[in-house]
Amino acid sequence: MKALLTVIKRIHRAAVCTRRQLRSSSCARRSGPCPSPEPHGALVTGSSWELVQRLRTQVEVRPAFITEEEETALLRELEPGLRKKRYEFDHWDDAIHGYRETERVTWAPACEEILDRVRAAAFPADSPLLGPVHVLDLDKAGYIKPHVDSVKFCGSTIAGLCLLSDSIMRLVKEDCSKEWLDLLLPRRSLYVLRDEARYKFTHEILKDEESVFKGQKVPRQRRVSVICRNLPA
Ligand SMILES: O=C(O)CCC(=O)C(=O)O
Ligand SMILES: [Fe+2]
Ligand SMILES: [Mn+2]
Repeated sequence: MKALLTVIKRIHRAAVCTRRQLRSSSCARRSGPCPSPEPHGALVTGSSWELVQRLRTQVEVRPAFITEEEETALLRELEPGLRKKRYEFDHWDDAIHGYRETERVTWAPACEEILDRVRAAAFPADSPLLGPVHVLDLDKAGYIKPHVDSVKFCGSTIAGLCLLSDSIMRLVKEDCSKEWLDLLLPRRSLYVLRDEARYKFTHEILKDEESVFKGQKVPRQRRVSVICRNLPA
């Protein structure tokens, strides 16, 4: 368990380095949203139609990927362990603010079945996966700052189930911040980030005050994500 938590800490540490690089970036400022309708559903928007189009196989949001009953089953399994931990707010250099986290290797059969569906939807059949599933519990006031997951410890694909709250995930091109996508992640959705979207763009979860999608406020509640990753090639 200790070794696994260390991996997560390393994922987060990589994130902080990326933020420092971002701050010194000389690229132009963020531009307004693209005026054209989104080609892959109402849940993704971005700085240009071309960018949304180019990343359409690398950024997926599947609403209602799990049922209310499945969400309840996952939370029933996770809540007792999470409740023993305290939300962390005061580490100024963390990539994540207002969170507690854990990971889990073995799950009750009902949950394992859900995770198998996630794996089948997100990863190629022959892709070796990171054994432990990462569980991140964000307080209502919590948020995730822009970062890129560690390339040393995680592979090309990140797949996350979103429980308890809608949220906005923002992707920003690491070397050019005017290129961005916003993803509306509804409660009980699955998102998948692959390849360029995973390696060349930072991802973040917006805080409640900034949680707006196409001009509409998306209130942030406490949010629990269940994240599967593959191993580096
Ligand atoms: O909560 C999520 O969906 C993403 C978490 C994340 O970016 C991370 O742990 O690296
Ligand atoms: Fe991440
Ligand atoms: Mn910390």
